[in-house]
Amino acid sequence: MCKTSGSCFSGMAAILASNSCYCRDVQLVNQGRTTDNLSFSRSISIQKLDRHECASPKIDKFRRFHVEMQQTESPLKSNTNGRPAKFDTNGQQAKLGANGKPVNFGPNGKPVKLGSNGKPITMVSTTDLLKTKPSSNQIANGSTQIVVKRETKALVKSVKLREPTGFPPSEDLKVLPSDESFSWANENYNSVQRSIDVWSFVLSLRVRVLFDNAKWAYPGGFTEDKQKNRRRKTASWLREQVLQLGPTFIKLGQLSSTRSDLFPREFVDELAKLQDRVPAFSPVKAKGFIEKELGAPVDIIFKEFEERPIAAASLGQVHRAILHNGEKVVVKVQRPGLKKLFDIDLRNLKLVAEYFQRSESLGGPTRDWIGIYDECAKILYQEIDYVNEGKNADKFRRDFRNIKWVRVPQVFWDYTATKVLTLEYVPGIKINNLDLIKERGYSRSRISSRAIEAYLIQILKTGFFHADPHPGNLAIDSDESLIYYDFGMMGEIKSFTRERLMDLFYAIYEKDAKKVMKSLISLEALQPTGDMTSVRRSVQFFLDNSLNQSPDQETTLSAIGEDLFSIATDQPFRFPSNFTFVIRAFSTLEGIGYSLDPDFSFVKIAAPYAQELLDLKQQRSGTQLVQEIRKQADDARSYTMSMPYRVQRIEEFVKQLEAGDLKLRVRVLESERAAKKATILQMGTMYTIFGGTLVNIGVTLTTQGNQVMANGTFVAAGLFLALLIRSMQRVKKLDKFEKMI
Ligand SMILES: Nc1ncnc2c1ncn2[C@@H]1O[C@H](COP(=O)(O)OP(=O)(O)OP(=O)(O)O)[C@@H](O)[C@H]1O
Repeated sequence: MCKTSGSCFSGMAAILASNSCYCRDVQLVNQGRTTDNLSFSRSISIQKLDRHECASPKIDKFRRFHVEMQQTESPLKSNTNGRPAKFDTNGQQAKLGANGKPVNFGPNGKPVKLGSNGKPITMVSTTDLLKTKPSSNQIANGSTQIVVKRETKALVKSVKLREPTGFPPSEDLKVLPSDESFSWANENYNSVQRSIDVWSFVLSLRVRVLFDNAKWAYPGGFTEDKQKNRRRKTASWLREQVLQLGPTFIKLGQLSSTRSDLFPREFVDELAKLQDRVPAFSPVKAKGFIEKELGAPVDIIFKEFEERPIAAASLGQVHRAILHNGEKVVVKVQRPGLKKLFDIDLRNLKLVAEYFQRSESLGGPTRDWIGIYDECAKILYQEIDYVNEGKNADKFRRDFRNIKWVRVPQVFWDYTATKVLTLEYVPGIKINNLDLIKERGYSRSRISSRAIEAYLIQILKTGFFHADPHPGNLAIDSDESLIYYDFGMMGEIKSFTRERLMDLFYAIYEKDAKKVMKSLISLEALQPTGDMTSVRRSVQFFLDNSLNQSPDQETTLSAIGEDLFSIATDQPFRFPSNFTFVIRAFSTLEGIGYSLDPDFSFVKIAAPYAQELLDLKQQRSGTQLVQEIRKQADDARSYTMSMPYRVQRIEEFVKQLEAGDLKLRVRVLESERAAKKATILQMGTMYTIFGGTLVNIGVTLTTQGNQVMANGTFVAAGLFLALLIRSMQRVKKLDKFEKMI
């Protein structure tokens, strides 16, 4: 089907669009937030109980303790096969395991339990454990769970910094040294103060944007370059503010950096910089938090724990550690107090979204700000649920089990809770680290095609995709496998949505704007409004131009994405965030592809997938053909039957018109718009006159010493100024609309 590279390209661009334009059926995945159905091991539940008893993170609250060890070959298996046997501090008295089987005793009289792999598990008594750390060969064949329930001197002693020896040196951390100077780093937020901070930020931003857009606010005359400069300044101010406001806003800023359909280019570019510069929190805080979450001090849980994080992001940071069985892991620790901060911030942001929705100048009627808010809130809450992230990682790994060149770290469920996630340590070279990739002599073309291919598999085959494949989340293993990190944000495409997407893909392939619109409406990515002419024209323009060029004409996917977003401005498109995630993901991967391999061709990699889709569509068409013919025959019959009646009706209308019984009222929309504009301008002039007069009066009153009255008139003048700005914005909006049609 793809005869020319151009048609192939349009076909694949169609795949992109087709696989991203979804709304109702494509949802970010949350595989169950409640703990009821989680596959936690029993030991974790017990820890939770203990944690409940000892609500304070202080170590000296551990009044009584014994060590409880659970041995499993695989952490997931252990969760299902029952509860671990318990031992007192002397380590001698074994109880029956939950599976009813007695616990064995070794030659030294100490209890030995057989792991699911049949090998004996050496149990270590608490006393021994606290005197000396168990070595990796003491507990060698599985994961080990330790719960501490008694106060001991060993537990309250301050822990010295230890440098684990088992790790290669980590890359330099590109983060601010600490979050200490940020107000949000304090866990005891004052909700009123926080609300004031949020609203001051929102209002300041609103005023800045108003001035950036107001042509009269440019001394010496408005030019587009001047406006761009100002917007750049506002964008840089915005990034600083977002950083000051902390995790909620940093994450929202990062999400907004994918939405060039909603925000100006300068903002999007500036917010994208938030990806790698985020403050870390102190190791003391991190260790305290792990202890609170997992129920025992870090020194007991891990054989080694690296205090310096290897990465820090808006929501958490990542430390390397070694388990008692010698397994190298990474521990992702959430920022303490995030949920509380989210609750306060999102309450305020909901009000902001409602205000935006009402505001005409912010595209209220066409932009679904409340929908966008809901989506963001959902993503935020999902991202702080590490159990959900662990489940996503498991599902993603299962999807790629037959593809040897994709690696997904294992989840250590016994060391995982809602706010702490422990994963297999899978180091790699970041996919954008060109120098190191060259140095190791890896095949750059293979890496770039694997990155694209893996994503196509997610979008077109498994339907479960990584919604944030930025270079920080993709690395290369020594055998050139692709390593994925961070499964907090995943998207899902249901199978029936894929059917509709295939229709859309085919419609784009045929360059049929009407069919494209029909498919978009069925996917709820486009709202059917009264007059769809301008939308149809935009879509046709997009099909004819953006998709008509071969790749050697340097039409990149990101350019197509930009075009798509630009036609969405002022049109009733409602791109769900997943749509933009996919577009951005492909643009990012394409960028990586080009930087890795100058001969990179997205079309070449994607063509087999496009072909497969087209073949599938044709197979489907074969069986549908008979039904279609039957339907057309039915339609033809009903038309033939009703035709004489219709002709008769038309004749009646014409007769009524001739007789003057029927009047036709013609609405000329252009003149209606012109009249509306004239009225707004007239009002604007009035506001200027009133405002100016009031300022004059105010000045006179001031000179006469009547300051109170003068202030009153200045306030009233300010009101007229605001009305004037509003009128100008409405005129601008009408102008823009005029240009679109
Ligand atoms: N299993 C792992 N093995 C080795 N390194 C890892 C592993 N998981 C994460 N990392 C490192 O930690 C970094 C941050 O991890 P991750 O992306 O999961 O954290 P995050 O808090 O969700 O960050 P962000 O939201 O910025 O993507 C990764 O870029 C990677 O360098």
